[in-house]
Amino acid sequence: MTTQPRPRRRVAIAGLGAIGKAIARELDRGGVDGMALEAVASADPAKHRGFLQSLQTLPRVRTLDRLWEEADLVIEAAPSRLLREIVEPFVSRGKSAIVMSAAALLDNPDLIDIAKANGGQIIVPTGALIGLDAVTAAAVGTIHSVRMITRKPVDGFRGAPFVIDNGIDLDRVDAPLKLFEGTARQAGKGFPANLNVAVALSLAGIGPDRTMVEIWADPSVTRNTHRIEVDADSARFSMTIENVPSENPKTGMITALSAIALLRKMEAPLQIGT
Ligand SMILES: NC(=O)C1=CN([C@@H]2O[C@H](COP(=O)(O)OP(=O)(O)OC[C@H]3O[C@@H](n4cnc5c(N)ncnc54)[C@H](O)[C@@H]3O)[C@@H](O)[C@H]2O)C=CC1
Ligand SMILES: O=C([O-])CC(=O)C(=O)O
Repeated sequence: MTTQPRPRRRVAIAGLGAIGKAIARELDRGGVDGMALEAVASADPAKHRGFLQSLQTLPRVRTLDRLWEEADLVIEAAPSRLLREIVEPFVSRGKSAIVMSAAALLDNPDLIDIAKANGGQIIVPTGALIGLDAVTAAAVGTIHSVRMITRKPVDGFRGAPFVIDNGIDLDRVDAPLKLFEGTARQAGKGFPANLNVAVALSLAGIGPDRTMVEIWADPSVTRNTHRIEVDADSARFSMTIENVPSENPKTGMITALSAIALLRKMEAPLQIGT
């Protein structure tokens, strides 16, 4: 019997931060069968020269608007304000985009329409969260409520718009402090670099206006901790994940691993999980 290798999928990465570099390393070492890293975009290519030269195969360095020329699939791993610039050129040409800055999708909902009209695809990995398989399954039936409680070390919230707008002095937080309670949509706006997980959860389940979120700055935790509580007609479940922060204290280490696992699944002859 002869085996039929599928054409290799060409991958681009937009943003070489905590997530982008981890995925680049894995693709470069051949960790995803059937995919190759062709191109990257970085805010400061000179800063990343050492990193890029440490790879076995040097990818092309392109600006965000030229990445689509080099790849079939882009991994968006950049600041959320760049979502549109990264995703639109791909999905408008029938290509795919893996989106890490999920919260920014709420400000750019028409990207989904553009993908639909052109045969493109936007894929949001489970990322730093847990249980999106069960939530999407429960959503086939009726979900009554979804709640998420996030606790992070205080430093994880530095620079968050909600913290700045409300004049919260994080240096004075010496006991667990509830920073916020509201919907996933509000959480995504107030904490765009912290609560992508809440928006991903809401998109998997009952939407950003019915998914409720609590956010705590907690000096007693060292891990980014997310608990979800779901009540549906098919099941009731709660799950907690305690993430080791990556080189970016706002971002759990497992986030990049989730994207790598997704890439492997896209190419796998056996796929496990919803
Ligand atoms: N979905 C999820 O579960 C999670 C999502 N995230 C989100 O994923 C995104 C990436 O996260 P990290 O890697 O931790 O962030 P990071 O801050 O470590 O990396 C972002 C990178 O983008 C680069 N960048 C800035 N402007 C650029 C431009 N014009 N062109 C190319 N690159 C540019 C920055 O220089 C930086 O290296 C963020 O939006 C973050 O909030 C983070 C954690 C979990
Ligand atoms: O890594 C985490 O704990 C979650 C995170 O930053 C996000 O959802 O943006």
